[in-house]
Amino acid sequence: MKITVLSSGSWGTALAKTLCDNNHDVHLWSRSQEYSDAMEAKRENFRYLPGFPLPDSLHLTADLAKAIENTDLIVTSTPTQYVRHSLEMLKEHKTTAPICNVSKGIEVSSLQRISEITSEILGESHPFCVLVGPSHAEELIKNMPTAVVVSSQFNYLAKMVQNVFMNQNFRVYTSSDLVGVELGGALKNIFAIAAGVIDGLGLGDNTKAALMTRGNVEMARLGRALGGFEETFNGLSGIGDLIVTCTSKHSRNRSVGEMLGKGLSMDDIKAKLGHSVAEGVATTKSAYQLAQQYKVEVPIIEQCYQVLYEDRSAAEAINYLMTRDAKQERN
Ligand SMILES: NC(=O)C1=CN([C@@H]2O[C@H](COP(=O)(O)OP(=O)(O)OC[C@H]3O[C@@H](n4cnc5c(N)ncnc54)[C@H](O)[C@@H]3O)[C@@H](O)[C@H]2O)C=CC1
Ligand SMILES: O=C(CO)COP(=O)(O)O
Repeated sequence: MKITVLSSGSWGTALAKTLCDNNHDVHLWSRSQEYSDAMEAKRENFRYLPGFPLPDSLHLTADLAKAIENTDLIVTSTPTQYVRHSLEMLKEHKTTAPICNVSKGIEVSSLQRISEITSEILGESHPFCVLVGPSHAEELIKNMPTAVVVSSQFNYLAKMVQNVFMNQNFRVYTSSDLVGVELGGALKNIFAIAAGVIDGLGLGDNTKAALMTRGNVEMARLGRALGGFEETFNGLSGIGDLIVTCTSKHSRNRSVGEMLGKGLSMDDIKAKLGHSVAEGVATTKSAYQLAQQYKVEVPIIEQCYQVLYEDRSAAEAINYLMTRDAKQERN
């Protein structure tokens, strides 16, 4: 199959390599001709995934028309806040190829999930699926065994994408809960930032386990209110991705939190991140607003919002969470 991957960030690159391993004809598109040429010269994505040679068969391009001409599948890995722009470009090119989104987030300006943005731009009948789960690019590129989940309203597409990506190192499950799968991948980034704050403050394993467990309750509660199934949050895109992101040295979201915990300002943190994306910062704002709109109790998300956007100190936020009224664990 011809497969086009939009955006040569670290995740698009790692997935493109997996697709090359599976003998597909893979085209990795960059928005910058200059960067695409520089990668071609080195055969390495030296900015986003340094140290790994790109497969010989991988085509690098900044020409969108060529990249998507007669393609069978478009994988979108554009950061969430820019994905609308990518989809608009695809609409201009009148693309009919199915979209497989692998980005994780909720758009701040519309509070929409990426499936909703895609329906709005390309139409409800445009084939769309989401592929997410606990998966760091730095590990997949080294063939470390990884499991993810694909979900779609189009059953044939979920099965096709499962088949296209699966190999001995990359196991793909299907799920019928598109809303839950998308939200699991998006919401876990908020708690990954909080987990990093715990690391930055020098707090311990007890604190992080409490955060992850109660964070999972909040994801499921908000996810259910928005139309997802509670069980999905105990799967790969919920608890699975929460575990990997809250505990990994690779996670950008966790490291944003760690820097916050150590006292750096958001401006300094953004400068350190450079071109890399930590989706949880924007998704915290979207999730906070959705929770208010749907009247869902999400105290950890609220505190993350206040720390990120209202200058509340992390210590105050933790103290507030620990001294709330006594509760029953499940209600
Ligand atoms: N890196 C990883 O291990 C994983 C990342 N993801 C998700 O994949 C998505 C992409 O993340 P990464 O590949 O990690 O990104 P990255 O941090 O490696 O690279 C940033 C990407 O964003 C693009 N970008 C920056 N500003 C832009 C703009 N104004 N317009 C369009 N594109 C812009 C850059 O060109 C680059 O391709 C995110 O939603 C992330 O949550 C999902 C699973 C794993
Ligand atoms: O989603 C990811 C792992 O599943 C990547 O997490 P970060 O964006 O925090 O690096």
